[in-house]
Amino acid sequence: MIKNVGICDANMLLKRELRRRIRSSLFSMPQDSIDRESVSLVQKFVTSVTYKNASSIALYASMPHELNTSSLLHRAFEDSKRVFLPRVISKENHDMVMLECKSMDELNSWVPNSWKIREPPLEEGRLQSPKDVQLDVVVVPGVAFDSLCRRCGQGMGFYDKFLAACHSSKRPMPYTVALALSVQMVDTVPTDDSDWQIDEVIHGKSVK
Ligand SMILES: Nc1nc2c(c(=O)[nH]1)N(C=O)[C@@H](CNc1ccc(C(=O)N[C@@H](CCC(=O)O)C(=O)O)cc1)CN2
Ligand SMILES: Nc1ncnc2c1ncn2[C@@H]1O[C@H](COP(=O)(O)OP(=O)(O)OP(=O)(O)O)[C@@H](O)[C@H]1O
Repeated sequence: MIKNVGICDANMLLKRELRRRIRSSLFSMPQDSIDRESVSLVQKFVTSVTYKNASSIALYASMPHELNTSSLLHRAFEDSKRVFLPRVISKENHDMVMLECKSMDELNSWVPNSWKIREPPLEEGRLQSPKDVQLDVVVVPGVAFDSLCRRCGQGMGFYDKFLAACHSSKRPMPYTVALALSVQMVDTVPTDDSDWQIDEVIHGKSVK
């Protein structure tokens, strides 16, 4: 018991340090380099069978110093995919839901939150996943990734809890994929039991 607590604490510290290091690299990357690399990773993803076969897909509206998802969002609407975006419900409880977004215009009409992320409003009639709709694919954001598909997120457990909820719902698990800028790829991401391993990381060196 005492030993496990020690391992958890050590992991937390390692993750915190990893986040600090990778965030600092991301913050020093010029926006046009982020944009260029993002477009090429998005291109790789949208030509995959995973994307082509998906009808409902969870994406995220990127914040500054993060892989730019704008070209992916445009493309998904063009391809008539059903797009879902995250909304944080409670920071304390690590609660986040995925809500449907119908168009780029709708997305752009939402005022960015304190993290500069545009989130769908929680309102009657707006479909939620996994409650109302089954997701085929979840594109998972994150700070750092490794080649064994381990992920270090922003540190609030939102995606880990969301994926755990998808797992407990009776529906089949969505395929989980991350797009990683080269500075986000590290040798080893320290993980523990609550971390969800993703199915695929698409990065500059991915062979597809
Ligand atoms: N674009 C995008 N949307 C997303 C996520 C994401 O990673 N990217 N999330 C994925 O979970 C959720 C939001 N989670 C976030 C959690 C923390 C921070 C953040 O910037 N936190 C600190 C850093 C403080 C620190 O730990 O030192 C900050 O407020 O500055 C941003 C988003 C839902 N939506
Ligand atoms: N399934 C879960 N249910 C409740 N809390 C969870 C769950 N998974 C993780 N957490 C909690 O969330 C906090 C942050 O976890 P962690 O450092 O793994 O976040 P992260 O994966 O980097 O963040 P995120 O998923 O938001 O991008 C921890 O306190 C952890 O216990």
